[in-house]
Amino acid sequence: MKFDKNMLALYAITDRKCIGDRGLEYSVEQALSGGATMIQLRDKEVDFDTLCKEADSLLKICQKYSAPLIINDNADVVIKTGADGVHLGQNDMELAKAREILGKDKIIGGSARTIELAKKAEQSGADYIGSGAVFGTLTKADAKYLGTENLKKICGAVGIPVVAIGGVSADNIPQLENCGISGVAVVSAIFGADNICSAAQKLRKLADSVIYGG
Ligand SMILES: Cc1ncc(COP(=O)(O)OP(=O)(O)O)c(N)n1
Ligand SMILES: Cc1ncsc1CCOP(=O)(O)O
Repeated sequence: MKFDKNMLALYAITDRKCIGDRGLEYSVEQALSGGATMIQLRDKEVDFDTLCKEADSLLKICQKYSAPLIINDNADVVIKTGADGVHLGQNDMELAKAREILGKDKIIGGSARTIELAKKAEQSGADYIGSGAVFGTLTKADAKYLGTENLKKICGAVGIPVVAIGGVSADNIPQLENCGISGVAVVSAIFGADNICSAAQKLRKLADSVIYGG
């Protein structure tokens, strides 16, 4: 799937604990029907084969909504399943290596919480950057607080789109106005919500207003 920065508007990232017994497929379909524009499969508790099975079934659902499916951490799952791309952090495969093995048509995202790392990700061939934890988070134990001022500096330093991640909720999305983001990446405010669909709907409206104005 050809990357377009509008795909980043509401980037929903799965989480086994948040979803609980509601089911991965059901929860992702709820997020998409509420307006999530991109899905990341982030499941650190399963082996390669299980991750591929999860990716296979999510791909079918994402295709129904024309939304890309990105795999967290693992470019081999992208190759095996035909998922749309991979998201890589500082402890994962090098972005340049991922670009080399996945080719130009797959979507590659990189995490960066400094201007230097963001520029490096851009030079290495990333399509977008995820920057955070902009508001702090309980979802990722080792995530460090970033703040909106640092986020704004990162957005201004690179030519590729940046999504804000970390503690993003309906209450604080308006604080991202004027940061220059192209989207918000959200775990618990979507998949931890009682009603995933209506949570996504509300977040999408707020995100669109920050990104596109209105
Ligand atoms: C969109 C987006 N941005 C940042 C991250 C964090 O990735 P990483 O630093 O590799 O940490 P883990 O997600 O692997 O714990 C992300 N997943 N998505
Ligand atoms: C994966 C990740 N990377 C930085 S913060 C974070 C977790 C974001 O989760 P939440 O939206 O629940 O704060």
